Amino acid sequence: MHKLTSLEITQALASLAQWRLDADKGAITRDYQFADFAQAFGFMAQVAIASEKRNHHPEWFNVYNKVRITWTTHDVQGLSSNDVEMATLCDNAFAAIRGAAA
Ligand SMILES: C[C@H](O)[C@H](O)[C@H]1CNC2=NC(N)=NC(=O)C2=N1
Repeated sequence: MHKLTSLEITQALASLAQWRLDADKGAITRDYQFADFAQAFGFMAQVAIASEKRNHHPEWFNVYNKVRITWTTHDVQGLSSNDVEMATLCDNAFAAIRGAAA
C-alpha cells in the first residue's frame, strides 16, 4: 500500500464527486443524510463489517439521520487506495439504502 500522489488523488476523486479533500491531512470526508436513525445505523453497520473485513476503519460521526465519514490511512499518513475503495463502498451502500427506501 502506498501514499497516493496528488495526480492519483485527483483521478480517484473524479468518481467520488461528493467527497471533500483535505489535502494537508490527506483525508476525504463526506456527509450523508438518511430518512431516519434506523437507516443511518444500518448504513454504519454495513460499513463497519466491511471495514473489519478490509482492516481499514473510518473516522465518523453520527447524529440521528446524519453520518459524517472521513477516510485516511494512518499507516501512510495520507490517502491510499484503501480509502478510495472504502469511500466507493460507502457511496454504493448509501445508493442501495436510498433505492430500497424509494
Ligand atoms: C496496524 C494498523 O493500524 C492496521 O493494520 C490498520 C487498522 N485500520 C486502519 N484504518 C485506517 N483508516 N488506517 C490505517 O492505517 C489502519 N491500519
